[in-house]
Amino acid sequence: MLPDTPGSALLNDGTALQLIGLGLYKVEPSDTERVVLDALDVGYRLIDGAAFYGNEREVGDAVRESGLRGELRVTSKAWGDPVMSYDETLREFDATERDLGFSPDVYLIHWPRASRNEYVNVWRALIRLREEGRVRTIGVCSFGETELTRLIDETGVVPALNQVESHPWLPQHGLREFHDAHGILTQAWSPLGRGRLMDDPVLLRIAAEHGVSVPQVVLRWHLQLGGAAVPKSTHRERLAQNIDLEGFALTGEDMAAIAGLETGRRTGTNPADRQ
Ligand SMILES: NC(=O)C1=CN([C@@H]2O[C@H](COP(=O)(O)OP(=O)(O)OC[C@H]3O[C@@H](n4cnc5c(N)ncnc54)[C@H](OP(=O)(O)O)[C@@H]3O)[C@@H](O)[C@H]2O)C=CC1
Ligand SMILES: O=C(O)C(=O)[C@@H](O)[C@H](O)C(=O)CO
Repeated sequence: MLPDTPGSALLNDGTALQLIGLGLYKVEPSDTERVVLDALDVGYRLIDGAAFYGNEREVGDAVRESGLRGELRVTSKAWGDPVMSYDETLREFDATERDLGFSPDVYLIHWPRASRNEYVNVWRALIRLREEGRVRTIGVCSFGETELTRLIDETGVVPALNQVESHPWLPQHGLREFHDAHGILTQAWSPLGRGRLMDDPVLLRIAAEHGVSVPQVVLRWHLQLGGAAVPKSTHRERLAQNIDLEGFALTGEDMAAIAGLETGRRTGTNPADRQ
């Protein structure tokens, strides 16, 4: 994937990453190979996995079967529970490598678990993995400005991306500004609000006006905010729809109407509650 590939972002480590990737949380192991192969077939080149999802062996099988290993990026994440430490992170990475059958391209800290005060040590383990050439891109999930600032100040290494819950109820404008100022890509998790936004009348109206679906409107909104997203679907036609975002553009009025949907409502765990 070249840096100027349409539909990709150039990260602060010089690599390109597809803006829309395939989310794999809650995809059953028995469905995973089919879903990944369908996603690759319709054009996905970024697979968002994690050891916690329990389907990394099947991700590895699908990637090998596809013959596309060199053309795609696979993300994994260090879970950090029950033990969160420098050494344990290296062990978690080894386990993921064994399960996938290859090294992930992108490795993230799954949760900051700030009360344990270990995330800077975990970040140092990710830096080591990158320095050893075992992973290309390192980043974090659900980090706030305080935690990001500590990583940067104490290690001098800026995460390439922060994967955070974001959708029209929770646009994360403040954090996005911080990311933009520091060259960090905002990659949304649960970008469709776990499917709970589908009946919103504003989104339905905008979708009808453009002749697209509500998920397409929401994903296009993520892109027009300058971010990326990893929507999950197990249905081939929805996978295809969720990556088909170039045929229309939201107007300033559409963006303003979607801004009006912000309530702060979360559909996943608040990072403050995941320790
Ligand atoms: N870093 C972290 O801590 C976290 C990371 N994530 C990542 O983010 C990914 C996405 O988040 P997730 O929580 O799965 O939720 P999403 O916001 O991606 O929503 C997924 C839901 O939307 C439905 N859906 C998807 N596309 C369509 C469509 N075109 N039309 C109708 N329904 C649709 C899916 O149903 P169906 O499958 O039946 O199509 C599913 O019910 C995860 O899979 C994971 O990779 C998620 C949570 C936390
Ligand atoms: O947010 C939740 O409540 C979840 O169950 C998920 O976010 C899960 O914890 C996770 O980390 C998925 O990546």
